[in-house]
Amino acid sequence: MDQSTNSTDAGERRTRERALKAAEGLGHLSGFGNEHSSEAVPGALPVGRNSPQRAPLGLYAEQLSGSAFTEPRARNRRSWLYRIRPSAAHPRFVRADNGALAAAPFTGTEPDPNRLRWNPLPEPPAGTDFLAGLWTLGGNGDVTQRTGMAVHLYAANAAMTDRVFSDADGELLIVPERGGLLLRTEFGLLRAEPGHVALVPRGVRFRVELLEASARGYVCENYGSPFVLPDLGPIGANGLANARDFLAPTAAYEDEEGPVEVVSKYCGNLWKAVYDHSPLDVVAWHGNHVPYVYDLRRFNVLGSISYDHPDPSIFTVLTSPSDTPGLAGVDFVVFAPRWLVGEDTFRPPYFHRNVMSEYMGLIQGAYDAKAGGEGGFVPGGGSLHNMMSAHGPDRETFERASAAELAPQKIDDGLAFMFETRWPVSLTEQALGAGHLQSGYDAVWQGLERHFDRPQRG
Ligand SMILES: O=C(O)Cc1cc(O)ccc1O
Ligand SMILES: [Fe+2]
Repeated sequence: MDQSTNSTDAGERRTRERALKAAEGLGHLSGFGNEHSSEAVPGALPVGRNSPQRAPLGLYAEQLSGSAFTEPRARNRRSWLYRIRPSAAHPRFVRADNGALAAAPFTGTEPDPNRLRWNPLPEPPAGTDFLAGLWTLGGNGDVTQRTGMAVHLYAANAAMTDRVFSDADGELLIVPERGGLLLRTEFGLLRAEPGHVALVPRGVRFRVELLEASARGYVCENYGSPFVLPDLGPIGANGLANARDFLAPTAAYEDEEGPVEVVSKYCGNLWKAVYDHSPLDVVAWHGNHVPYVYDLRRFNVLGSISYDHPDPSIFTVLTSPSDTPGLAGVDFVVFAPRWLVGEDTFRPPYFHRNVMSEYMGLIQGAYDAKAGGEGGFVPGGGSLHNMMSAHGPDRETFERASAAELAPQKIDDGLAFMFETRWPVSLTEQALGAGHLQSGYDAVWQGLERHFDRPQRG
């Protein structure tokens, strides 16, 4: 190891120690979609109006709109930020290298009806931060139409230092699988460990620091309408993800001069500008267009207590509704520890073909429809079962579950999730040509023997 690597390592360690300290005992504001407010300095929030002639403490007032001004109140999203410099005070943006990040429309490969499965992303080169470590698998829709979604993975081993990211194309649902993250956002700090999800709304600036030496996970970039909690219908007033478990940050700001690279994803490309100050300089804010974290272990898993395997929509954490009721641009679904008690029931996920397209990832342990282990469905890996592709339990799972004694059974060794989307997921060339794409995934359904007992006539 040469000297420069040594000093980079030391720098990384120091940044990590600072991040760990900052991540301790963070304050939070609880609730989903709430009108929150927070001030890092008492008196920084104006009282009774958003934009007084002179905002308190010499701050600039600025509105960040996540919905059209005129959208119905229930869907309207905006926050007011009180900051040291207005966001408008910046130099010209110039194009930056997109790296392994791609955007919709995804036209690089032919839509592929095959069932596909990937191993985890390979370890990135030293010094790769969250933004540089983003790798796009595919997606659908069109960023300029604000429809559809993208599936990204990330692998990082360095903190974002002196640079900040924001995404004009959509909100980012970050699903850590390995390594905790500290998100320093315009709204304050959030800690997201494996098993949590973090959401950064469209346009919000943030920096990702690592709480461990490396980090890995998944990102759903939602170009469409922002994620909301699903309606509960006959379930009642409680259950699934409870609103109060969603945690927004309390205000925290950086009052720092010096060059900061601000990278913005805009209509599919990265653009950058070097600011002479940190844009994470929001001293107080109020509103409902805010980042948040949610601990998936808080999910109130509901299911069948009689017979049959319910459709996985029962596990929906967040949904991005479309103009057609019940038809989501994308649903985020979690398969969390739960009891299976169905009588005379094939308990794992059934064989099926689905008009919706299913990308699945694994945060921890194993998934009850698929064998784990090397070459199987492993943490950090992913599978894609696109529109109408036939899938379900692998042979091993089918044989085991068809013969199992149906005593109550706890599934407690896994945390899997699904991004389920209304449009097929088209792949990037790097996803279809990846060395970590498993060959021969089809084989898991081979050897499903015929058991049909044709009745003899006469
Ligand atoms: O494993 C899958 O394919 C996801 C899934 C899970 C389930 O419980 C029912 C249907 C479904 O698509
Ligand atoms: Fe499925």
